[in-house]
Amino acid sequence: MQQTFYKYQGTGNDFVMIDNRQQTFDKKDIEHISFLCDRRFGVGADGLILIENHDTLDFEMVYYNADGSQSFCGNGGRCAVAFAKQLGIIKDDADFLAIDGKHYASIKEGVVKLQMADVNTVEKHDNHVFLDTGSPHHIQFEEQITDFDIKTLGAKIRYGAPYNAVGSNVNFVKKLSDTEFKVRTYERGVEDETLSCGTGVTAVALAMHYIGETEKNLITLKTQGGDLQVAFQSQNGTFNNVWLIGPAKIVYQGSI
Ligand SMILES: N[C@@H](CCC[C@H](N)C(=O)O)C(=O)O
Repeated sequence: MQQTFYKYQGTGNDFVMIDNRQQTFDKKDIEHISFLCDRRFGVGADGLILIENHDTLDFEMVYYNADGSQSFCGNGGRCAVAFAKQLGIIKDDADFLAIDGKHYASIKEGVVKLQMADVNTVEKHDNHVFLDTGSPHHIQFEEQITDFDIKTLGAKIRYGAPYNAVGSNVNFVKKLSDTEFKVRTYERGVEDETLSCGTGVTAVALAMHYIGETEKNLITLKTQGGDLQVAFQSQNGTFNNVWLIGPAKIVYQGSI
């Protein structure tokens, strides 16, 4: 049976999107999910997102990494809001359920503001910071950010202690100013660098504030795929009212 799909991208983090409100997609078939995300044999994407009905909220977002594993995806959440608008499920505001809980969002002229989970714990270590923004993120500074082997170093950290099999996404950061940080992310589940990671840049913005690299509450994160903004409130090392802001665009639609 042919399946209609839509391809979306949010600052170059790209997704196969499927309207699964009729529950026609077989979620147990992980091999098929990896096939759809395969850049040589399938459609090609960093992840796959299903939009499903929800009893009390506008929709539910079901996210899979390219290898079929599951977590929360910030850029995917922004693309899901744009897709829900295209499907006529929402107008300019949305509430939806994802693996990490309930999210609010708004969309205006292709820019999606997505509320992220509150963060109550940030771990500061000698050479890195670790926190969970819906997905786990290791953050460390990298001065040679435009010219280093991110795949090799990212994989070593992702598979090493203390993360081991469960793994962590790995973000490399260079401070440009009090309000701007350059970020490159190695994503678990894709097992490579992606052009942008929404939960990753959110984690970087909060981490930079936590360790005193900035006192600002609105930060621009410069990714390989474009700029994102993160706004938040902070109190005694905890963060709430956290928003990820940036463009989400349809690329094309097809059937496979
Ligand atoms: N690209 C995403 C993060 C997706 C989940 C991540 N790879 C994981 O498994 O933790 C984002 O934009 O947040």
